Amino acid sequence: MMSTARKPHEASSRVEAIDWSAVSADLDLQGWANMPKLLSARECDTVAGRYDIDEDFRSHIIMARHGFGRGEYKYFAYPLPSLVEELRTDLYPHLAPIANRWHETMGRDVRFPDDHAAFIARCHAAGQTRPTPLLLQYGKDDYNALHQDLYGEHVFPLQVAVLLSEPGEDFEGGEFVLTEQRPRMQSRAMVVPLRQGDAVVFAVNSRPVQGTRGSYRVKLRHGVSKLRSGHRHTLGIIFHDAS
Ligand SMILES: O=C(O)CCC(=O)C(=O)O
Ligand SMILES: [Fe+2]
Repeated sequence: MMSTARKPHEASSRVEAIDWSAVSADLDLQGWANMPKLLSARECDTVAGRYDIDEDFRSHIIMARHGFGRGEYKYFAYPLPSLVEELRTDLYPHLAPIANRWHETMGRDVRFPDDHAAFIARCHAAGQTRPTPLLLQYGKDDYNALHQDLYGEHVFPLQVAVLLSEPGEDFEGGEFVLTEQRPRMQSRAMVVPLRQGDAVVFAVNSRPVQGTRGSYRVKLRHGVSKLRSGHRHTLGIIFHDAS
């Protein structure tokens, strides 16, 4: 009998091919890691092209109306597009051990299950039932103010953003930035160099830093600097759902 199961996207095998020990080391060192070429240019164009298909989304946010910056984004509705669903499901088990290690170091009691379905069941049981993967769209002069994607009590401490447009070709400016607020010290900024199809995994809220006298917590925020020209799309993958 022929299987009716959908053929997995090639992105699934690319997730398995990622050097996860390097990702883990970069996350520990700087709070973010680049996963180059997670999506092909064609996949990027296909995902970005969904922005105008209203049925795919549960809500549409004009950032300027909320003081979030300038630009817009849409949260996907369930069921998620298969590529987005697959990325969220396949990335999670590689990130859960890092999340658990960070929680242990930071003295947090919460631990994360091995598979995403179990974590989502926990979110849903707590009333966090709305999907959080999103598509963002920026034009000239648009930017995303520094923020954290927290949507309720349950927070998975890592998230992923995939740049769907090519810098220097589709847009100028519009860099992905992170700031890190260290206790009793001034904040520092980091610019993440991304090309089309690259994915950055980064800390949602806080992360542990190894100091000379034990570890301490730092708080991260992320955003996007102002576009000087062109258009930029991003796919955001957040692992907790929203209340
Ligand atoms: O457009 C970006 O690169 C940032 C997207 C973002 O804020 C997110 O994915 O949570
Ligand atoms: Fe965000």
